[in-house]
This record gives sequence, structure tokens and C-alpha cells, in this order.
Amino acid sequence: MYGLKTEASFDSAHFLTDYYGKCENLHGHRWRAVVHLAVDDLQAEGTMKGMVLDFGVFKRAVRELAEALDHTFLVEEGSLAPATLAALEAEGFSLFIVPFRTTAENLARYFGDCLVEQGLPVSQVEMYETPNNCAVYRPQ
Ligand SMILES: Nc1nc2c(c(=O)[nH]1)N=C([C@H](O)[C@H](O)COP(=O)(O)OP(=O)(O)OP(=O)(O)O)CN2
Ligand SMILES: [Zn+2]
Repeated sequence: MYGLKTEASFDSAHFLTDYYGKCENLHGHRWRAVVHLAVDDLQAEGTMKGMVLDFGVFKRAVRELAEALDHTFLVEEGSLAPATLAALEAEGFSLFIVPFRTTAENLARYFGDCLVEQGLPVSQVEMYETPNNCAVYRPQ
């Protein structure tokens, strides 16, 4: 088995729906996504001969996902009234609406699934919500 690892960070606001505690309030994190790739065999020909994948291709794919979320308000679809969303948008805030509760676990899966869709051999995504706490997702 051969592996690669890269990471990217993004700053986003969020709140947890149906959470009884401080995380039900709007707050922010510097999220850190650490992505691992794994393959049995290295590429056999071409510019990536002897590689899992070019680090440049890998880091760009992870950074693009992080940049799309950076300095946005991550909103679970249906968690805010349409009038609230409209007011935030009218103020010029960048919202990133997702069809899942904005937990570290779901964000790890979101990164993993997007990268798998792009054809990357993802073995694990770690999503750090704080320097000490991270969720782990391994695509099947
Ligand atoms: N399994 C999960 N548990 C929690 C998640 C999560 O995504 N997955 N998320 C939260 C909240 O988003 C919250 O912001 C995190 O709270 P906490 O761990 O208390 O983080 P702090 O930055 O406040 O850390 P301190 O150690 O208290 O400074 C909650 N749980
Ligand atoms: Zn949080």
C-alpha cells in the first residue's frame, strides 16, 4: 500500500440544529481537513509514473473544496426561515447551504465524497473542528 496525505483549512461559521448547549448558537471554527489517499500500485507510466498522484493535483483538489467554504456561513438546509436566509443574503453574507447537519463527521464525509467523485483514491478524511478534536471518515 502506498499513501499520500495533504491538508487544507478554512474558517466558517455554523451552528448545530437541535443541539442543547453552546453549539446551538452561531459560532465559528478554523476547520482543518486532512485527506489521505491509498493505492496498492503506483502509476506505471506517464508524468505520474512512480506516484500515487501528483501532489500538485492532490493539494489543488483539497484546497478548492476548502476555499469554497472559507469565510462562509455553513447552513443546514431547512434550519433557518426563508426570511432569515433572505435577510442574510441581502446583507451580503456568503452562505454555503448543505443538506446535512454541520458536524465534523458530515463535513469529513462531504470532503471524502467530493474527492472520490473526482476519481481520487481517498482512504480517510480527518476533519478537525478544534486543534484537539477531529472526526474521521473512510469511504467504503
Ligand atoms: N461528534 C461531534 N460532537 C460535536 C460536534 C461535532 O461536529 N461532532 N460539534 C460541536 C460544536 O460544533 C462545537 O463548536 C464544538 O464544541 P466544543 O467541543 O465544546 O469546542 P470548543 O471550541 O468550545 O472547545 P473547548 O474545549 O470547550 O474550548 C459539539 N460536539
Ligand atoms: Zn461548532
